[in-house]
Amino acid sequence: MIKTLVSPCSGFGSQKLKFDRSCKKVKLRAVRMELTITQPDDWHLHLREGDLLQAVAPHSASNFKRAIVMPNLKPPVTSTAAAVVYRKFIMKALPSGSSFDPLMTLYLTDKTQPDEIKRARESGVVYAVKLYPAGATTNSQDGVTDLFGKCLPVLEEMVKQNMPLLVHGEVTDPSIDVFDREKIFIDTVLQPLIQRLPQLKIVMEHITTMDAVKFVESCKEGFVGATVTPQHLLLNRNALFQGGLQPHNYCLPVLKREIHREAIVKAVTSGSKKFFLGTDSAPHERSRKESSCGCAGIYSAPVALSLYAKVFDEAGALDKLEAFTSFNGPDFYGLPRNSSKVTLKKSPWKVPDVFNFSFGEIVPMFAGETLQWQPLK
Ligand SMILES: NC(=O)N[C@@H](CC(=O)O)C(=O)O
Ligand SMILES: [Zn+2]
Ligand SMILES: [Zn+2]
Repeated sequence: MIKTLVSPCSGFGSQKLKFDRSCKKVKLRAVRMELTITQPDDWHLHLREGDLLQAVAPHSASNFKRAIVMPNLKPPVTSTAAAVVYRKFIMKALPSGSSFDPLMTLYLTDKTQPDEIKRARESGVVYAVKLYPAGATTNSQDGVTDLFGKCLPVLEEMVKQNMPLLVHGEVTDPSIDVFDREKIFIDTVLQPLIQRLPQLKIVMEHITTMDAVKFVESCKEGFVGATVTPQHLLLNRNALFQGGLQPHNYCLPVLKREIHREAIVKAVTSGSKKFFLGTDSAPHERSRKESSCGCAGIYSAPVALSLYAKVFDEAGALDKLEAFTSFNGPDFYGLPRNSSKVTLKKSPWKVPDVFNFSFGEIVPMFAGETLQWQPLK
């Protein structure tokens, strides 16, 4: 008779050892069945507003302790006063007893004034400022048209206030191939920016290319970091066309070639402190995704932890997962690491095909597929 015992294993989690009747160890299974880690934060999240906010907030709150909340609402969150109001709506949308802490951001425009950055810092609820090049992505039409021409005084104030700049890193010139827009943004905006303001803290959001990996790796630790989504770790651009057009795999920056995906996996599993979890969970109603002009954004909040665990497990790097999900982000932002823990269990579960709400449906990433890891509730 083989019994399965669970014994603690060095550093994290547990693993199962098998014993025969005489209690001799017969097999050491390398498979880790449970993994307990410091509770993760999500350093790039879209919580939306209204019905959509009510629908999705519980998913993030049940998996993450904190999240950097994106300001690309309609109209965008351009002032500290608006961020304070938005935060109250988020708090109301949380399940009772939730200790989820939304960290607010401001949407940078050509008109943002340095005083707004001071107010943001004094508020204690705004943690970063988001740069959307005008026209680059969902609700970015009020974004920046000329960073160096219009925003330098604000950026200088951000250095003074130690306020990070979060960047959607794509150029918007329609003549530039959509797959090259991140690389060209690095060359034409980010490189000059770090030359000009080397003390500015920058997060390159949702990186998608080996060029972004190389750029972030070349920068000074603590000044430039990057968030990484589950989709850019698990999918390449073939996923957009597998058996037909796949709108639920469409996000911006768009998925890239396999060599880029591999470079990003290598970066996050290397143990580098510069890369951290940011789901970019970006819900859109099903009818707006499955449309003749579908919205960009993948809804990953309910599956994100399972997907990140899958990536690290498949790379043989589960020992590096916790730093990516729970240490590198707060360390970069200068915030304390969480004291709470979560346990992930390796046991197959099926991702729902769809989430139904009174106003419509939202299709999650990996809908209907079976995943191995799941957070224990
Ligand atoms: N990532 C996306 O494809 N979409 C995001 C915007 C963004 O993060 O660029 C959204 O708000 O829907
Ligand atoms: Zn973006
Ligand atoms: Zn986003």
